[in-house]
Formats: sequence, structure tokens, C-alpha cells
Amino acid sequence: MKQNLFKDDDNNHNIEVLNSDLKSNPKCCHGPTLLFSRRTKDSTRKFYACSACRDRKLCNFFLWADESEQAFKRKSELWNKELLNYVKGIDHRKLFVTLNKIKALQPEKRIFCQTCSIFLLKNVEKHQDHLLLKIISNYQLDHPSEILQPLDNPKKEAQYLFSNKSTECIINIFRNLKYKFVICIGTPRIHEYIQANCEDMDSILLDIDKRYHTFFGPLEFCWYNSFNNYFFFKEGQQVFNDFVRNTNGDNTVLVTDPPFGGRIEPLAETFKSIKQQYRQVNNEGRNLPIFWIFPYFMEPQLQNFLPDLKMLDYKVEYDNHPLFQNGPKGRKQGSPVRIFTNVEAKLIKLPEDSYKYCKFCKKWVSNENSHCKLCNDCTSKNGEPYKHCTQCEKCVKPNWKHCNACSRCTQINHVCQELSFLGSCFQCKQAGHKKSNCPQVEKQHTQKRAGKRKKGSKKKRKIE
Ligand SMILES: C[S@@+](CC[C@H](N)C(=O)[O-])C[C@H]1O[C@@H](n2cnc3c(N)ncnc32)[C@H](O)[C@@H]1O
Ligand SMILES: [Zn+2]
Ligand SMILES: [Zn+2]
Ligand SMILES: [Zn+2]
Ligand SMILES: [Zn+2]
Ligand SMILES: [Zn+2]
Ligand SMILES: [Zn+2]
Repeated sequence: MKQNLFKDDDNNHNIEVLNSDLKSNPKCCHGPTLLFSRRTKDSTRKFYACSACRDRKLCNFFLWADESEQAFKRKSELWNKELLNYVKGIDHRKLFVTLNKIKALQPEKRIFCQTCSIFLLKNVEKHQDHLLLKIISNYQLDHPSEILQPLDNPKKEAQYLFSNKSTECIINIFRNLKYKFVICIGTPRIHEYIQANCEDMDSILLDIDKRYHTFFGPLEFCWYNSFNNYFFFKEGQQVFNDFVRNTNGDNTVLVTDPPFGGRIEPLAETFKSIKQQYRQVNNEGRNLPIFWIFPYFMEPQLQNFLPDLKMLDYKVEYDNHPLFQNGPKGRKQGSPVRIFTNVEAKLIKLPEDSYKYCKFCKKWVSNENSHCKLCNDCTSKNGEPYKHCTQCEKCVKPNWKHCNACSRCTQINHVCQELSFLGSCFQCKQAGHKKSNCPQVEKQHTQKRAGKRKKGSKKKRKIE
């Protein structure tokens, strides 16, 4: 059941994102669209669709790539107008002035309209029928994510907010690593924590939730879409460029917690561009540390696109999601969400209450993880101790059994050979890569070229 939360659209498993130059793609309200290919049994057709919304009801841009040039032009013009409408009426500077006036008032005099997501200095009667928040503390002003109702549509913003404990743990990791500049992409809780508490750090928030315009000034928040690296306002792009330049290419980290149903390929492209931008600032070509927060079972997909991101054992907890918490309401094994990072695990100390140091792996792992001598690793992924299967030659979940028909370990009550292919490669049905870079296809080519069959692969599976 829980896995359903993270599934793409049910029929998305035959849709791939194609690499394309985003600048030449038509735009929807959320900036340049992405080019997808849809495969049916007997054909493949390409189309453009919104990068940010995974539900046509939220953004209905759709254009077949093989439509006539005329149709292409007509649609582009129409949507360019939509785009202008979409950003109209937001005056970030004016909102910042209002915020400062509100800050100067006593908490009892402050009024926030939840319906319009603005502070009210006058014309309160116009908002009579709206949801009003009165008496706003300084703490609340500094922590908008605690005032704003989470936009928890899993097909768009999917706002799941870190618990205070997890926020502090992430900040502590950053402190220990001596980071001074934090690029927060879709992590408002990290940003507001730094802004409110950390004299020694500076941060910038890039997020698609425009309500943050009301709470952060133009140098602290940029309205942004991470799936196409798009700033809704040109000034935002400028502010971000300046932020990166001011770091001098030193002591900087990027932390992101994207919607779990989102496509990984476009995000990976975005982070590659930002890494590149950062590398240009520091002449030494230093690598930008990235902390990407994602469920443990997305590890193969993530590794496929960003192989230098390795998973830490730390379980990231959330306030507004019972499955992502520890304790009686949550999963038995605790939250399934982890940190993936390109920073060496041995440099990252995890909290001593639930984590321990493995002297063989030379890194911090969760208390229930145990070191497998055969794998030479602390092998648990999901928060339970794994067991080693000599046939699979690896550690597997403790409740799995080796199935001879499937030639692999899997759940006891599975239907043989009907493994879930969702989110997997069209060719070999395994997770973590597309057909275009499927090792099976590679292998077939190599075999053909070599003109001989390789026998006795250890991990041979029926589906091969
Ligand atoms: C899973 S929540 C992460 C929040 C984080 N756990 C925190 O507490 O700070 C996803 C965040 O990404 C933002 N987001 C969703 N889609 C986005 C997009 N296309 N571009 C940028 N930000 C996006 C949401 O508004 C939200 O803040
Ligand atoms: Zn859109
Ligand atoms: Zn209102
Ligand atoms: Zn170990
Ligand atoms: Zn093992
Ligand atoms: Zn096995
Ligand atoms: Zn089986």
C-alpha cells in the first residue's frame, strides 16, 4: 500500500523523459515543458507536457511533437500569454515592505489572510469571508511553513515538512562540515531555520510555492521550478547568480527534498547545471556538495542518474506524514526517507541516540543495521537488519525468501514472474535506468559483436 504513494501516474511506466534543449521547448505557465516519449505496443510518439505538474488537471499543456509548425506556433503564443498572466500581480518588493511593516507591529495587531496568502494592513473588511489568522508571534513570522497550510497534492507541490528533530539534525551535519552558504531547493524548513537561528550561515530558498513571497525578501526567496531550472522572474535568476558568486565557490551546500513522485532525470539535469555554475565560480573546480532527500527504495533510480550520490542511514522524519515518522503512528522500521549525498559518508556523524559507528565501513549506520562480512557492508536499506542469501550473493530483506522459479529472493506471497515493472526499464524490467542505457541492451550488442554467448551469469533471472 505505502508504495502507491510514490508511484508515478499509473500509466506512466511507458513514458520516458527525453533529453532535449529546454530552451527550444514550448512553455507552459511553469516555464519550458519537457519532451516525453510515449510507447504503446506498436508505436512511439513524442509530446511536450508540463515539467512541474504530474496531473493534467493542474496544468493541461499538451502538444504532440509531430504537430505542424503552425499548431506549434499557435500553442506557444497562447501559452506565452498564459505565462504572463500567471506571474502578474506579484510585486515581491512591495510584499517585502508590507512584511517589514507587519514586523514592526505588536503580535496582536498582525493579520494574515490564509485565503489570499497576504498580510493585511488595511481593507480588512474585504477579506471578511476569508480564513484570517490573527495574533501572529515573531516565531510564526520567521517560520512561515508553520502558518501556511501545506499544499500536499502529491502530483504537484507534495509539501511534506521535516520534523524539528530532522531539521536540526541536517543543520548539525552542515555545521560539522563547516558549510556557510546553503542553497535550499524545496526545503523551506531548512531555510527558515537558518534565517532565524544561524548567524554563521546564509541561505536562499528556491521553491515553486509562491506564497513564500509574502514571508521572505527578494534576496531570500526565488520563485522557481526545479524540474526545468526555471526562475519565474528574471530578477530571481539574477539574485541566485549573485548568491552563488558571493560564496566564492567555498563552503556551500545544496539541499533538496523534491516531491517523491517527480521525475528524477530532469532534476538531475538541473543539479548538474547548478554544479557547473558553482564550479565556474571557484577556479579550483570544486564539487558542490548535494544533499538529496528521497525514499530508500528510489536508490537504484537516483544512482543511475547521479552515481556519486550515496545513501546515508539517517531516517528523515516529517511532521505531516504519519508514514514518515518514527514511533507508534509510523512504520515499524521508522521513516523510509533517507539522505543521498556526494559527501563522503565517513565525514558525516549521525545522532548517537539511534545510530552507531561501524568500524569496518568507517561510517555511521543505524543501530539495527549489522555488518555483513560476506557483502563487506552494513546492508540494511529499509531500517530492518537484512539477511544474507548465498544464492543471490547479497543481503536481502529479512522476510524475503529465495524463490527458485524467479531465481531471486522476494516476498513469500508473490506471483512468480509477475514482478512489478513499474518505473523500470522497458527492456529488462529492472529499476534504475531507461532502455537507452540498459545494460541488457549493451550486453546484447557486445555479445552479437563478439559472436558468442556468455554462459552461467550468477544473477541470471527468469525475466532475462
Ligand atoms: C516534499 S516537500 C519538502 C519540504 C521539506 N521537507 C521541508 O520541510 O523543508 C517538497 C517541496 O518542494 C517544493 N516543490 C514542489 N514542486 C516543485 C518544483 N517543481 N520546483 C520547486 N519546488 C517544488 C514544494 O513547494 C515543497 O516545498
Ligand atoms: Zn505547467
Ligand atoms: Zn483574503
Ligand atoms: Zn559496516
Ligand atoms: Zn550480505
Ligand atoms: Zn536469494
Ligand atoms: Zn517466484
